[in-house]
Amino acid sequence: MFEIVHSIESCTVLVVDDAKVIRKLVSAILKPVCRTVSFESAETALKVCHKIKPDLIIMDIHLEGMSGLEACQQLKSDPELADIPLIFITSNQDPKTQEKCWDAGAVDFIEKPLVASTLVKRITTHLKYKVQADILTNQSFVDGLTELYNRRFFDIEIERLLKDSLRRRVPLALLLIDIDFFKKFNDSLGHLEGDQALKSVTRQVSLCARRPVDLVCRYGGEEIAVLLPDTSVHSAQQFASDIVKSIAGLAIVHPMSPHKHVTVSVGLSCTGSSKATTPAQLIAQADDALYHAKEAGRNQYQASVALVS
Ligand SMILES: Nc1nc2c(ncn2[C@@H]2O[C@H](COP(=O)(O)OP(=O)(O)OP(=O)(O)O)[C@@H](O)[C@H]2O)c(=O)[nH]1
Repeated sequence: MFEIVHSIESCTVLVVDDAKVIRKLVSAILKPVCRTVSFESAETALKVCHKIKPDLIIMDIHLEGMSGLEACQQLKSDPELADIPLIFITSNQDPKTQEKCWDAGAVDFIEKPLVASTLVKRITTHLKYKVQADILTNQSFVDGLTELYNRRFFDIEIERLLKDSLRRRVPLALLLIDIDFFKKFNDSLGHLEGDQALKSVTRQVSLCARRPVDLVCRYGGEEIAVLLPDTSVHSAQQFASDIVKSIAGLAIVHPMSPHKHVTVSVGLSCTGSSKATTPAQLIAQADDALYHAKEAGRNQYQASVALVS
């Protein structure tokens, strides 16, 4: 999942230069603009990038060890870091070197000797673009009604989390949650009341998904998907049971339900014992389990038969 910042002042700029004096100078000039973190080598900078996810990188082309160009190429080939804009610091006016910088994926150059006002204006401009792009990206992945991540985001994340789960040999659990008799709810109380119920249910599911790595998405109309990385079948079952109970506990009146209030059915699948190795398989297993939960009377969860057999 990604985090976004909404102002330039809260952006973090990574400064990579083997000359301490340049690192200090850039950090001092940018102090009124944003946060800076500086490193001597590209190797260290790339390592920390995964952790601190900077909003912009300023890097010298010529560095001891891994060159700036090489570091830029590595950054751009890493899907998690590729969107971070990188600006080279260079005293080299040679068109061929500049061409190499563009080819490596840089968004701009800053020439040495550094001119403070130019540095400030360039960095402010690039950070403004970055903040705006992040906001737009975030909006395109968020569902307007529930404010959950949408199906598009789910499709990307399940692919990424599944690969990670298989690579690290740790389980990934998927829950598909569906509101019971929701058509009847809308028909009896109206669509606006239905929207409010959907919002309350999604809020409750989000409250149950307490770990920062847990991902709650609006999967379809009144269906919610929850991805639980590093979660065993046993823990996922506990989680599913908690969801069922806590939604019933909201006690949202549903005149047309045999339970008399809003309930959910949950289908659960998990990598590992189920042998699911693709998103389609994991989803199909959860969907199948959800069907069984509906068939068995709703207001309950069922685990995929691929898990229990
Ligand atoms: N209010 C509201 N209703 C929605 C929304 N998205 C989907 N729905 C409704 O959810 C209902 C889903 O109906 P069905 O798929 O028949 O399922 P159900 O009535 O919940 O029955 P079961 O799933 O079998 O318990 C439809 O009437 C949709 O219009 C939404 O954003 N707001």
